[in-house]
Amino acid sequence: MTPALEATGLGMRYRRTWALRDCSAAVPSGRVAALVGPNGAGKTTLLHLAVGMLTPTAGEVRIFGRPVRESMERIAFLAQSKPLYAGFRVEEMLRFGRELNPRWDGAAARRRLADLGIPLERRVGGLSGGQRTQVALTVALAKRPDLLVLDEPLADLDPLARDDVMRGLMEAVAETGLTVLLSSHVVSELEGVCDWLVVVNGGRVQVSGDIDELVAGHRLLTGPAGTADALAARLPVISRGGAGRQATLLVRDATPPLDPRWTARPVNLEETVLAYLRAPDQATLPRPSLASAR
Ligand SMILES: Nc1ncnc2c1ncn2[C@@H]1O[C@H](COP(=O)(O)OP(=O)(O)OP(=O)(O)O)[C@@H](O)[C@H]1O
Repeated sequence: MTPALEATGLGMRYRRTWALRDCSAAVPSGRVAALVGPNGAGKTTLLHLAVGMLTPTAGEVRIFGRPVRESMERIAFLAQSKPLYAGFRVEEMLRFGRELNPRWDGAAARRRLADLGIPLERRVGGLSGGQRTQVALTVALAKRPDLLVLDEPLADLDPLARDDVMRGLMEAVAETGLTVLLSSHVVSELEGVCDWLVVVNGGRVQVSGDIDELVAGHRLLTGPAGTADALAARLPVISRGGAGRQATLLVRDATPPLDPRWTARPVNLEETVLAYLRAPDQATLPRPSLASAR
C-alpha cells in the first residue's frame, strides 16, 4: 500500500546549517505515528516539509504517493503555536474554516465542540489551554484530512488536558481512519496511542518503524559491571547504564547465550526511545521504515 507519507533523501539547510540531512522515513496509511527527538533535532522542520510550508533543499516528501504541493487538500496541520485568533469567538473560527476549506465538515465540528462542552459563543482568548487545543484540533479535523500533522499538541497542557486531547484524537482516528503524525516530548504518553515511531536526532532519522516490533526487539540486560565489556562486545548494544557493581545494557535482538549472572527483561517504549536518543550514532538496522511501510 502507498505510504501516507514518504520522505526520501530529505534535506533542509538554513543558510549554512543543515537542520535535516539525508532523511528517509515513511508512515504507512492508517497509522498514528509519533515523531520524537531532542530539542533542535529537526522535528518541526520535518513537519513543515511534510505539510508544504518549507521546500526541501534536497530530496522529497510524497503524500499518498504524490508531491506535497498536489496534496494540500488532503493534509491538515496543527502548528505548535495553535493558530487561533484570541479575539474571535469559537463559531467565528468555524466560519473562517468553512470559507477556506472546500472539504469542510461544519456539522461534525459543532457536534465535537458540543460533546466537549465548549460554547460556540466563547472567545478563543477566554478558553483554557486544553480547550484551545481542542478547538484547534476540531478545526483541523473539520477539514476532513487524510493526513493530520500536529506539532507538539501536548505542550503546555496539564496531564488531564493531555489525556483529553489524546483521547479526542484517538476517537477521530477510530471514526475516520485518518493517518496521524505528531511530534512530542512526552514519550510516556505516546505508548498505547501511537503505533509507529520516527526518531530524529541531530538532523538524521535514527529510527522509523512499527512500535510493537521495535519494542519487542529490545531487552534490558542487568548484571555484574566487571563482565559488561565482554558481553557488550558480542551484542548490538544501544546504550549502557548502571551504577557501582551493577551494569545495564539495552540491546537489540537479544537472543544470546546469557551468562547466568545476567538477567534480561523486556523494555517499554520510553526506555527504548531514551536509549536511542543517548546514542545518536545508533540506528535500527535494518531500518524497518521503507520495508514495512509498504
Ligand atoms: N528558520 C530557521 N533559520 C535558521 N535555523 C533554523 C530555522 N528553523 C530551525 N532552525 C535550526 O534547525 C535545527 C532544527 O530545528 P527544529 O525547530 O526543526 O527542531 P525541533 O526538533 O523541532 O526542536 P524543538 O524540540 O526544540 O522544537 C535547529 O538547529 C534550529 O536552530
